[in-house]
Amino acid sequence: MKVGVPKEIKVHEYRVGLTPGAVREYVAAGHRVMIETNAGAGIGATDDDYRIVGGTILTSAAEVFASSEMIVKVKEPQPSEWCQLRENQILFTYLHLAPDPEQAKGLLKSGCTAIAYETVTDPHGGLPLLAPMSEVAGRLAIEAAGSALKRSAGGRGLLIGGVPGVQPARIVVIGGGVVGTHAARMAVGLGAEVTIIDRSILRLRELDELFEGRARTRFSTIDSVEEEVFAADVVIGAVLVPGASAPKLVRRSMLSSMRKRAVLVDVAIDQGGCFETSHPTTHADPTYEVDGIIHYCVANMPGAVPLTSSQALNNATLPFGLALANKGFTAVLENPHLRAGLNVHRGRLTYEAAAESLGLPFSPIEQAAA
Ligand SMILES: NC(=O)C1=CN([C@@H]2O[C@H](COP(=O)(O)OP(=O)(O)OC[C@H]3O[C@@H](n4cnc5c(N)ncnc54)[C@H](O)[C@@H]3O)[C@@H](O)[C@H]2O)C=CC1
Ligand SMILES: CC(=O)C(=O)O
Ligand SMILES: [Mg+2]
Repeated sequence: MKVGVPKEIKVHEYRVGLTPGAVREYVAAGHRVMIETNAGAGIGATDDDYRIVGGTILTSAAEVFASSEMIVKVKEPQPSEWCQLRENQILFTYLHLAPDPEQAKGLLKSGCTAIAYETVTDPHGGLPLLAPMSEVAGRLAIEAAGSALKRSAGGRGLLIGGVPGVQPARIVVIGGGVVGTHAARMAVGLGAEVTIIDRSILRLRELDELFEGRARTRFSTIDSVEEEVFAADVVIGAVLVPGASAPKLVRRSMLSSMRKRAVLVDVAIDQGGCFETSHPTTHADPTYEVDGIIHYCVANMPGAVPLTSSQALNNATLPFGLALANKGFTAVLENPHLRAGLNVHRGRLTYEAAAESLGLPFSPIEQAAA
């Protein structure tokens, strides 16, 4: 198959869809890989690094889109990208369609087949192509909170771990999945007082064992969220209902009862965010203030550490990408985990939770593929 890798164009997005190592695997499997010039610059991979492993360098994104049967990216396609997609072309990337009606319309109009990394599943009920970036974002969330807490950045002027004789920051993590666990690990490591809230008792049991008392766990209710948020210096938003818009767990009315200049880090912003007052920000201008509370809502956090992130992402996407390159759409029909990733096919929305969030009709795969 002809596989294309355009350079990412989202603001401060430095990751790349295929690393040179991954291109080598595609080429070894008999595929032709076309990479836009400088696509790997953010991770220090030159055009020659791609040529050496058998890739072909093209001088524009337009050429890559025009000549490829499958496009492999990182971030959701931007308007100038979705209008270059076409029927019978596979798009393999993050989509986060639920809160993004414009992109949904663009993809539906293109007629392409779009497989969203974030809804591909594994046999254990996990999301294997979201997990590596959630690990990165969870860890970065505490760094982001530490920066935003500084008085010079508008925050409370608090050091996360405190010092001997002085209280550390109180950090509440809402959603104890991959992002939440990695955020909690960093926060505990720095010496913060950490509470994790989740609505899954099973998950809370696992977290209780994992942290052996170094983080508290609480079942998610309106009461527990309010109590913890009001007493927090930092709240990390890390909930997910796969494919759907995030539930709004912290309302604007709650902000006035919080500690002045506390920090909200809404990692779930790519699914619309779990704080009512969240809106997406960029690495160029990551924070803003509402009612005296600092908000950090960067929708592509892992893009800030592209070396770590591109490697981790490619490790996870490689077997699925190769299956798609080897078999085309048949791979989606044969593999239930890739099937779960199918969000758009030939002008139809094939992921129910996304369709529901968008208020658009849902078509089961069998119908869309008929
Ligand atoms: N901003 C960014 O750059 C990035 C954002 N993300 C996003 O972070 C979010 C979390 O991802 P993961 O941790 O991988 O998901 P996950 O599925 O591993 O964990 C989500 C957790 O939220 C819990 N949850 C759901 N509803 C809840 C509620 N009402 N109250 C409390 N807990 C609730 C679930 O039980 C689950 O444990 C997703 O929206 C993901 O797309 C991930 C990576 C990068
Ligand atoms: C998961 C995601 O949206 C990201 O890594 O940017
Ligand atoms: Mg994102």
